[in-house]
Amino acid sequence: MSNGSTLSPVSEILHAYWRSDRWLLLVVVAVVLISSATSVATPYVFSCLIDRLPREEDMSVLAWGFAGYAVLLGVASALQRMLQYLSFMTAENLGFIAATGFFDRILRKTAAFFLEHNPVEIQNAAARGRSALTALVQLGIVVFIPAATQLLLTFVTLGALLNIQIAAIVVVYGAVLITLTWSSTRRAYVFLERAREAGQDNARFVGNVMSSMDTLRYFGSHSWMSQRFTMTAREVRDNWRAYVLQRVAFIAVLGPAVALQFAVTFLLLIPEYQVGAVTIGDMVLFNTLLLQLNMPFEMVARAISDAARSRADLIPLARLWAAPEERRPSHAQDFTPSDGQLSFEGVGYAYDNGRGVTNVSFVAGRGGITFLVGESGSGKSTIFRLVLKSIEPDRGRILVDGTDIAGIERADWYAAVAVVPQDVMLLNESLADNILLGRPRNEVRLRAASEKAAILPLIEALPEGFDTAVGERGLKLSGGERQRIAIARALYGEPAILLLDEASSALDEETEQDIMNHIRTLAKDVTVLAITHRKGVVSTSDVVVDLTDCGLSVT
Ligand SMILES: Nc1ncnc2c1ncn2[C@@H]1O[C@H](COP(=O)(O)OP(=O)(O)OP(=O)(O)O)[C@@H](O)[C@H]1O
Repeated sequence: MSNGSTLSPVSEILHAYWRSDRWLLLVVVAVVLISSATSVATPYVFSCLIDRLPREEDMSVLAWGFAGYAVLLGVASALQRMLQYLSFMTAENLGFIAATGFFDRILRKTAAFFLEHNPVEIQNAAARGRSALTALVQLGIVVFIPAATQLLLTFVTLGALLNIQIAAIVVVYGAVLITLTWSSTRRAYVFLERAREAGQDNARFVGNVMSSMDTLRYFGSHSWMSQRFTMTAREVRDNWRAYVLQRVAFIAVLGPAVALQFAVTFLLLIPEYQVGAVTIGDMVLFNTLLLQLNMPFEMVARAISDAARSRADLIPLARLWAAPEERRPSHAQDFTPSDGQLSFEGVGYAYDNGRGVTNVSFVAGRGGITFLVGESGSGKSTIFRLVLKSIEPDRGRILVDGTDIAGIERADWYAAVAVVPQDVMLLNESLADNILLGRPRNEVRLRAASEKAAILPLIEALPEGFDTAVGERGLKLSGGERQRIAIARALYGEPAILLLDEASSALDEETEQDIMNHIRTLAKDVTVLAITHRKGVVSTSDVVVDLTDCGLSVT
């Protein structure tokens, strides 16, 4: 990906920001321009007053002049301080737009995205990207625009009032300084990028080890984790160090450069004063403007180096933002299943490594459970991913009540399908929240789903019923109860198709048989497709689809 396209998500965020905050931004720019103009006008007024001091007869005029100067100074200072808060306010809104837009994007990513990127890495990229964006906007508003305006006005004032030669020296000095800063920043930037990459690597590593900490501990992997983390952290530190040393060496050159600039320009001014071409006021004005000018030079230089730093911070966010999303069918149609009959017609799918399934055909209907069986790697989970539209068939079709699911809008499809996974995920919230998972609460449906999942008596026996917190001490759920909560969660949406991913394999045979018998009673209203390794749970009313010969393996 080229640098331009890498950062294209950033321009998307900035467009949204401009649409949301353009009036505030215009006010800010107006304040910037006025404040920059006053910062050049105040020394000019002062120099005029100084020159008139020895020859003014009516001192009251001068007194008014000095009062006006004081007011101008107050206005300039107030505007400069105000600007910092206004820029902070608008930068925070940019942070809000970036964070919400990024989260929205993440929700639309493909299943592969969540396999490749772990939560810590995603969070780290989001936080760094957000702060880099707000820093960039603040740099632009508080540093770059005021500095550029002030520089321009100062050059014009110096050229018009003093000497075009002096203005030219200042311009050349500024141009050399800014170019040197830019090129030195580019050289230092290599170290900065290495440091950022290594930092992102470590974030990914921490995310991986945190989610498997128990296993890693059992295998005594502590020192391996520590060494690997330290090695990458050292790479971060060393590259930052190299970056800072480059910057320090460059800054060391700046001090003599400022001295040289002043020496040369004063040497030019003294003969001008001797022949009466410039006044004392002009000298005062020149000195003030020149001193004042070094700050904008430094600010522009700082803005260039900070912008490079922020850009490096934006790359991980931009890459995650641009990662592929779930495809949305263009020919989406409203879909409501009737019989919930699911048909696979010669379906094939190959992963990047060539593995997958080939030529799968079966029909799953109501009346009994349709079991997917087959040896490990034969493609049972792949069939589920295909039904859930996490992946799309390379060949064949998947129909529901005669409609190809490829043409069904994802939201409609998810309303019709529910899944009970192998590992039940419970949030540390109430039982109701765990069943609803954010869907609107309807008491009748909540009770009905819990009753169908055979968990209602247990919930009703609790003092706080559905509002009992799952993480609370005292409420311990057995494996079977957790599975039942997961089934109630799946049934709450009144799905047409229920997928059970070895939902009861971790349970003892009696509990598994009990849950499966119960689900069989539901199968008259819901199409149930279940993965199992235990053939003992299959009854005469069920259908068995053996995938043993459907596996696609690389030879
Ligand atoms: N994300 C993936 N990327 C590449 N290959 C994959 C991926 N997921 C599964 N496979 C391969 O596809 C084939 C089918 O895998 P799948 O997980 O569907 O089998 P399964 O029958 O569910 O296995 P098990 O019973 O062990 O859970 C296997 O050869 C597997 O290695």
